[in-house]
Amino acid sequence: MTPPVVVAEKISRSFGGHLGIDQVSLEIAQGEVFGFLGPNGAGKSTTIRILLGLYRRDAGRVEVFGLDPARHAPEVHRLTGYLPGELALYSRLSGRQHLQRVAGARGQTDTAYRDELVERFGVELDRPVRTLSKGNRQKIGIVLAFMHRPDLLILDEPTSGLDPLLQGEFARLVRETADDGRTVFLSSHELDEVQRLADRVAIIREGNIAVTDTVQALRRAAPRTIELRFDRSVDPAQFAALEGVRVTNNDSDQLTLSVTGAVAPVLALAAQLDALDISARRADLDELFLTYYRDQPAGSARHGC
Ligand SMILES: Nc1ncnc2c1ncn2[C@@H]1O[C@H](COP(=O)(O)OP(=O)(O)OP(=O)(O)O)[C@@H](O)[C@H]1O
Repeated sequence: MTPPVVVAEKISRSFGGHLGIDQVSLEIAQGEVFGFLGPNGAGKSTTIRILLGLYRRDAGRVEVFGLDPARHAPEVHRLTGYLPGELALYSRLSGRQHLQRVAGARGQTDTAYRDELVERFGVELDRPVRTLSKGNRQKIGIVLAFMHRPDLLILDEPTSGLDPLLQGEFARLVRETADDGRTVFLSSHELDEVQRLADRVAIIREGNIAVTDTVQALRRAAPRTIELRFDRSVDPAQFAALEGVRVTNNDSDQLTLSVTGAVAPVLALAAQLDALDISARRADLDELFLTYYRDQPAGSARHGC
């Protein structure tokens, strides 16, 4: 079996007594599109920077292509295309100058793929980047990350600022990259993007990995929304007392429930209470994602370490 491209084992990092990430573990296989999802400040960029050897870690083990990035950053960078969350470009240089400089530094002479990407994303090459919109700068970042056909792409919020058409183009590019046997690590707080693109997903919150699974399995485990209507108002506590049931809306004779796990007890109670109408929505990942957000403990476990 091919060894994993990325291994992180219990990596932690704090910033002046404030815990940034805490025992994060990840394993990403070759050719996989791996989604890394989490709210603002959850620890996505910190994890990425540690994987690239740009931040030191306080604890844990990291291997990227079998190398520890803390000691072999240049080798790791040669095999990796990185699109940072906050793209730093030289404001006075044009897109073309950026592409030329980076290609030169990498010793890249084949420009055919670069030109194809420029064409596909409609990159504005000749104006100083300070005059470009956020989306137009982001396109330059995408080309910089992909143009040398790296074996690993690490993309932090890659489609931020891109219009829907280009988001579609980006999705095709990611799929092609994975079909080519190369690996994509995609960090985002856009659930839709991750849902569409990733094979597996890890959700990080408050510096901890809350769950790692395939998108399919997460979808299966996602809560269903069930709406019930009665001819009178009913006590929502009866439903809330059932295992895996949360009452999300209680509007006199109508109840909306979020149900994880068995639906039979809900149906039995609804029948017992002579429900007039029932509708159920397909489980979707949005709801699951929100569950992870909502279930964050009050206060924060990450402070004070
Ligand atoms: N250089 C730093 N100095 C101090 N604290 C930092 C630094 N980098 C990250 N942190 C802290 O670590 C935590 C994780 O931040 P990180 O940037 O990794 O989150 P993120 O998931 O990438 O967020 P976003 O989606 O907003 O980019 C936050 O509490 C942040 O304030």
